[in-house]
Amino acid sequence: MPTPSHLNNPLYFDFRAARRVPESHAWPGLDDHPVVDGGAAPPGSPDAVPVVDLREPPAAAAARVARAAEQWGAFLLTGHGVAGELLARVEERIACMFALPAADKMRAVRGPGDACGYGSPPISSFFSKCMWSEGYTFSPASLRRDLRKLWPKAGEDYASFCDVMEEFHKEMRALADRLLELFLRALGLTGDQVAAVEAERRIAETMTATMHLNWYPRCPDPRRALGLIAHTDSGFFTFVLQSLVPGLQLFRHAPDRWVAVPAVPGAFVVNVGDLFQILTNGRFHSVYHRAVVNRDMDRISLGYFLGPPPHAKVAPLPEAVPPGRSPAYRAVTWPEYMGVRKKAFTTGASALKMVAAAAGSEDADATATAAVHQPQLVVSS
Ligand SMILES: C=C1C[C@]23C[C@H]1CC[C@H]2[C@@]12CCC[C@@](C)(C(=O)O1)[C@H]2[C@@H]3C(=O)O
Ligand SMILES: O=C(O)CCC(=O)C(=O)O
Repeated sequence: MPTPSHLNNPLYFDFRAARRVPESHAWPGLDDHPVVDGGAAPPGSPDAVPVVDLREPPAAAAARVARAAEQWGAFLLTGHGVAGELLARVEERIACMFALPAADKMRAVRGPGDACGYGSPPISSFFSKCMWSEGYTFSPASLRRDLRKLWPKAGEDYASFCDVMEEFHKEMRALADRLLELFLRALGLTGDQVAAVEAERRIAETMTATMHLNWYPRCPDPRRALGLIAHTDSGFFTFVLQSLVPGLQLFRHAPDRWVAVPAVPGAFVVNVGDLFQILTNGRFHSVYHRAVVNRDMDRISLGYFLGPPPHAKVAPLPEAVPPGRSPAYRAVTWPEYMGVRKKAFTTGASALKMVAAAAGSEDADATATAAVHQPQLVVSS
């Protein structure tokens, strides 16, 4: 059931004053699956989160990307060239933004149906429990205008937030292009093909970025509370920055478990999103992930989401479809897919199965619903 919109109001709950986790924020079933420490696992072992180092030669890096995107739908990205000093400034500015008085943050609250704004992320509307976090989503393209909602008088904090985020966006957008090229090479395209193929070039040129900042206050009873509900990202791919305090967990099958991603200073976690699963005809799969909270420390994270522009239809790339086979998914725009996801959330179905090429008939919709078990959004490639 969608939650009443007042629960999206961050003023509704004062995390700082909370001495216990109230029922409104207590999630059942958080320990359904064991949690293993991905940082303690020896490299290459089943619980070790794959690492891609961009300083490696492109062919070697592409091979690592292919393995990680096929097997995990996620990896740690190192050697990317974004300076640690810039990341430290980004984190400092985010902390400063979340420290604004509640009344200031309320002015920027996300309206119903809005992608951008302050408060719980859009996914929270599908759950009756509240998450132990506050978030702020904005489009780097309209940063200076959007941020005036938080800082109406502009001023120094506004200026440094915007300056730092603009600098970060510039670096990240360029990094996104590099990574897209690597993903395409990982699919088997050569460097020349990537440069020559019109569809691929258009994807790179039109990809849009959205930033979502998370603040997870320290929590008196972290076993009952959840920072961010388990989900897959809907777009192409996401860079997550969690360089100080860990909390991100990736779901893995056989055996079912959550793998805690270590906080590696300076590294990004890259998540494959649902539309990238569609684009790659299911060869790369989106990753089901969540964020947990802890007793002693506030945690900040940042998601830099890449996806297609709203009008673009996303369909499997011909190069990703095996010869003689038809595409596994039908073409969808991002907004259309969000509509399907909404329906999937409210009916307990899998959105990806609902856009599978065989779907579309009432029978196929029924199969999509019946075939899904917890966690709902994982579709193996
Ligand atoms: C560009 C995006 C991607 C969004 C929607 C929009 C802005 C905020 C992003 C998130 C961030 C938190 C998880 C998620 C599931 C959510 O609820 O909001 C993400 C969602 C998606 O990946 O679909
Ligand atoms: O906080 C994290 O590590 C995860 C963030 C995330 O998944 C998101 O913003 O979509």
